[in-house]
Amino acid sequence: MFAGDEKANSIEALTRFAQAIDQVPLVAVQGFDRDGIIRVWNDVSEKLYGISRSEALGRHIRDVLVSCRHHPGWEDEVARIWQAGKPAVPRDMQVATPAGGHVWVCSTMFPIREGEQTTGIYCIDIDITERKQRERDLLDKESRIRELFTKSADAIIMMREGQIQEFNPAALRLFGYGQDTNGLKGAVPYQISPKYQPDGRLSQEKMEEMHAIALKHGSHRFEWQYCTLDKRTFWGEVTLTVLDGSSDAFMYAIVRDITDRKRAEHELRLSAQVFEGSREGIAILDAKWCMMRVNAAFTELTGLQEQDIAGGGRDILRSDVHEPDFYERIKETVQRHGHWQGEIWGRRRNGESFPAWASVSAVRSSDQRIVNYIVIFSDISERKAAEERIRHLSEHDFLTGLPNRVLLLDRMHQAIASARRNRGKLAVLFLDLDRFKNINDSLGHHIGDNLLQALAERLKKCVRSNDTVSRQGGDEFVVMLSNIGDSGQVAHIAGNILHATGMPFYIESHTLTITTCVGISMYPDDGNDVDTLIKNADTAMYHAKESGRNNYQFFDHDMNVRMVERLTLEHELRVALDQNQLVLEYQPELDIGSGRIIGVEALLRWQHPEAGLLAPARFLHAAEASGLIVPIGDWVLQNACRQAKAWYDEGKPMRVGVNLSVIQFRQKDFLQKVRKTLEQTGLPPRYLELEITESVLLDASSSTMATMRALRDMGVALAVDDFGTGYSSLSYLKHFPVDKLKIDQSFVRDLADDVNDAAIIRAILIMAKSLKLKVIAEGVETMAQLDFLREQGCDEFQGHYVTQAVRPAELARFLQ
Ligand SMILES: Nc1nc2c(ncn2[C@@H]2O[C@H](COP(=O)(O)O[C@H]3[C@@H](O)[C@H](n4cnc5c(=O)[nH]c(N)nc54)O[C@@H]3COP(=O)(O)O)[C@@H](O)[C@H]2O)c(=O)[nH]1
Repeated sequence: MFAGDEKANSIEALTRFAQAIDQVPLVAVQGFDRDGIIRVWNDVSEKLYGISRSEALGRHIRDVLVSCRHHPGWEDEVARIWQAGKPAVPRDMQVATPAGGHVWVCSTMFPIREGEQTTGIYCIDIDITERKQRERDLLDKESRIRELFTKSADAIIMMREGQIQEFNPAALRLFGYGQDTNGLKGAVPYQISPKYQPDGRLSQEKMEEMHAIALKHGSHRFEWQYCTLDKRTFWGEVTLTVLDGSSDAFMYAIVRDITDRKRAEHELRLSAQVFEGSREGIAILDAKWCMMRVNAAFTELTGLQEQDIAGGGRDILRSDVHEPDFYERIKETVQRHGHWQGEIWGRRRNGESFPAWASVSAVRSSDQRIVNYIVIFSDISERKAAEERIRHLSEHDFLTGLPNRVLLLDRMHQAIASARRNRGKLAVLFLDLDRFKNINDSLGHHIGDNLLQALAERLKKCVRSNDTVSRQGGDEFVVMLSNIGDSGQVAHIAGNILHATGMPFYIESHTLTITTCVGISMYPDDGNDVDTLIKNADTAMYHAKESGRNNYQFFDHDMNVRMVERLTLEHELRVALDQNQLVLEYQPELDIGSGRIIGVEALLRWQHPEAGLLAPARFLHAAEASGLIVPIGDWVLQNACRQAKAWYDEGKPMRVGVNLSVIQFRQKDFLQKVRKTLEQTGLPPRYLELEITESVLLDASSSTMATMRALRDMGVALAVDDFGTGYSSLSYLKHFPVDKLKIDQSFVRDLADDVNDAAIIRAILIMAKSLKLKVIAEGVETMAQLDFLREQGCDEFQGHYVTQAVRPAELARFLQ
């Protein structure tokens, strides 16, 4: 009974509840009793499960529901409700709809209690399909966002109150933390930045400003320099976005590494600066060689503006200096090798051509196509002009402007090559002015220079335009006559040259006359090459000098032999000086009245190892021509003085006469040498007599005169040697501080036969007496000669009549 009541109550309760909630839309309600028989099945359940109420009521809940919904453990749950009288935990589950689909329901089972009794169980299913869908969508979205976060190549950093909370793997990588997943946690952005940003601002201060801007506008993008864990700086582009606008701001930053971009930008800026700031003209051309852009220097150098080159201007810089195929060859080279550089003539806007140093480069795309050409050039007009000036200077004589030796040799090479091809001839004329040094010494170098310049002009007029007149230096000129006929033609030109040279020159207030000697060699007869031709012309010139002044000589092979002999002699003389092969002999000079030896003349000999004892006539000429006379003369002076001092010390004091060549006398330091020699040897100056020739007097300049006076002041005597053979007049002598005249032996030798010689000797003696000069006669060989000289009042004599020159040891015999 009780059970029946209970059941009835339960059913009644369920029914009441069912009626109440039947009105509830979207909530499916089912109720079943302790036997599991369905007692409540509302409208929504009908729709949800596709089972009408009449079909459901009275059937077992398991049979109806289990088939259309998945609810594992349902029976256990139901049993627990019956047992505990407590609702089950709500569950989401899928229900198969009659239409074959699925819906999601949140299903709750709870007991119907009557007092302490559970009288039934209600199932309430709320359709949550939409919510589930939303949840799933959300989940999908979230996982996508998570994936995005994780896989993003950009660093993503989440911050709260400016402190890093979360970050993705890209952030760890970017900041150099690798796999350390806690790496950035808790850091603040300025701690992962250098102390100062490149603009000089403190990173902390500037980052706060960035945050403030982001807070104000919701988001802010800026560039920032960060530094990695290992203190390497890099550039980031930061997008800072505010998620929560409160002061407790939640922000996230997306940091993209833009170091490469910044570098590229920097390089681009640099390139732009280089392009615009370059002093070299730069033009960028397209693949068809049409100009696209030019820089300021280009405009400055060429006068061409952007608008002039717009739309092409391929030929705009081409000058007429080059053949058209010159440019084609450049293009070909650039296309093949990517680059060309060299000298080129360009054209300015005004049509003027200018030399440029240019480089042309091809710019290729990644697929190796040529997309541009870059032309860089600099105007080298000034450099070319300077080079030309230097070249001209290096090839021309600065004084006369004539080609110098370098250019002459070059032209001779060409002329010989041409003559060889055409079986032609050429002539080389070697000119050396006679006594030019005298002009320099007596009138000064600037007069000498002017004379050389005037002479150069005259020489140019003597030859054709394709001939070359060159100055080798000093007073030497070489003329090359190219493509010349026979030697007659050459002789004619040489004659013209001598004539032109011999005409007076009017330099400042001076009227100057000079002569020259010309040596001539011809190709191919006298040589096949430049060196031989010049050498042989020089040899011929030397021969011309020897044959007297103002003439020309053609080279012949005997000359060469003589030249070789001379050179050999020169060489041997050097050896003689080095190896002490020189010796001095002394010829006594006697007082004609008493017959007493009052002095000696030192005479040079060469003890040649093969040829024996050589007289000065054999080698003096070569010594003078080579300049060796200077060291040889020094040697003679030294040894003669030393010997005289020895005699002086032995109590037999004797004046020693030393012969001087003109060259010696003209040395700038000659006076000092004499003084020094006297000091070194200790010979009192009055025991030294220097014998000069008339040529010294003839060429006497103010400096020669000064030297003579200084010598006399020193106490050294001066004698004029070989007197009578030169052209000095006796009256001329009074101007010179000389002490003695030495009558040349040629007058003495023929005294007996030649009345003229006797007359000359008489005249010399009379004039010398009036000038208070002593006179010594040389070359006295006979008693008759001596008697004559004594009768005429000659003071002294020397000669074989007494003795020839002897060595000091032998001289002692005469002294006794
Ligand atoms: N610059 C220098 N010149 C020098 C030097 N030594 C000599 N000389 C010059 O050489 C010329 C020739 O000299 P040398 O062969 O020595 O002849 C001298 C005498 O030996 C010769 N002489 C002397 N007496 C007679 C004689 O009776 N008969 C004769 N046939 N010859 C004789 O005369 C020469 C001396 O001449 P000079 O000098 O004119 O007095 C000679 O001209 C020297 O100048 C030197 O060191 N430096």
